[in-house]
Amino acid sequence: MPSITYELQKTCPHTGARAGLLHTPHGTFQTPMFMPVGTQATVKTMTPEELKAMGSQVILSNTYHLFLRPGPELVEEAGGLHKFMNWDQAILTDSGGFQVFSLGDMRKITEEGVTFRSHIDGSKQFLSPEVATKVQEQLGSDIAMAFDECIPYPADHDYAKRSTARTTRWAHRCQEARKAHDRQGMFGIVQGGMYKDLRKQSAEELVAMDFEGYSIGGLSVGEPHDLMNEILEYTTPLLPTNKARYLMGVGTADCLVEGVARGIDMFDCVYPTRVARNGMAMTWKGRLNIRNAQFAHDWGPLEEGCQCYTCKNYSRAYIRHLYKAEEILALRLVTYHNLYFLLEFMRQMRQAILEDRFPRFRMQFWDSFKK
Ligand SMILES: CNc1nc2c(CCNC[C@]34C[C@H]5C[C@H](C[C@H](C5)C3)C4)c3nc(N)[nH]c(=O)c3cc2[nH]1
Ligand SMILES: [Zn+2]
Repeated sequence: MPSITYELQKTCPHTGARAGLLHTPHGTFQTPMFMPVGTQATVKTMTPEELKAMGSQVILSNTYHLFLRPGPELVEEAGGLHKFMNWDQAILTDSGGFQVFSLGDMRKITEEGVTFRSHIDGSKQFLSPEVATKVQEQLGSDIAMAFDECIPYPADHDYAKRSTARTTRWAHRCQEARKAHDRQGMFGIVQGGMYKDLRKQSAEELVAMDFEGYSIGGLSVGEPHDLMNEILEYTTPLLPTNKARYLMGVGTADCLVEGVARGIDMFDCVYPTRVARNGMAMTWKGRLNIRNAQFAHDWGPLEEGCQCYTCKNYSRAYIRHLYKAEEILALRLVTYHNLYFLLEFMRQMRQAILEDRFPRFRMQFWDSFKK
């Protein structure tokens, strides 16, 4: 019995949108879902209690960062990531490739794996399918990612073909490296750049390896949203309907609603937590920067009607003051609101799908959303 299973509950008759349940060793969670990101074993400025209070179900952590600091051995000594960071629901770890590839010329890719210099102390490091698989086992995450190369955008067909073929060979090595698994599932990551023939080949070869779920990688890497949606539209139907689909690095409300419409179940993005740190609040009408002088005497909440802790207790004027005074509470209050906003957005999409009114939800969203 695989440790990660997906239970489809409802598919929208007009779009690819679907609602379901993700069963994991740390509980069952509702999809579509947004996963807050905790790069270094913490979702920046949030406690696990606050994350649970806002409805977080699965959070993300990362092989690359934890591999370099504090090292997988220390996390293993703590009894794994769940104990280390006091999170008793599900954890998904990325395999580290994405960060290493964004190190630019500080890394060298070979068939064996990737050698790179640590961004912390410049030391020489090595990641491979076998190392990334072992580290994720040591971290004890519920859902691990296969070790892949996220193809940059743009990339020519020849590079995308060669890189995708290597990612497929790496995926096979990850499956080989996984010992008899009872506590951790692994997702294969579909690559192929912006080329449909390569996306098809990547999806088919990974599906044949029977992973517990499938990520769509190599998107949200600077390509136009229309192109991302076109590749999604083509790729998602190639994946099995009885397994979860995870669109990596997607994030903002407009991309989430279009990803859900094309059958994606899981999303992650640093955006809500990262932009909060410079005062950007996410609202149904788009974004607002609370440091803006126009909010100096604004005694209303970040967003009218928002039921989050921040909006129920603090005014825009007060939060703007905290930012101007460089008070740490500012970061916490806007982070809380942004995460709550996205989690609530996913809850509302799930409800719309279950009640057969997702197309109307999607249209209403686009009517009120200003770029
Ligand atoms: C933004 N667009 C985008 N992201 C992407 C990611 C990372 C997903 N987030 C995990 C991550 C990445 C960083 C930042 C935080 C914490 C930790 C390190 C794990 C989220 C990706 N990860 C892998 N393995 N492969 C991809 O193709 C890929 C494509 C992406 N396109
Ligand atoms: Zn709020």
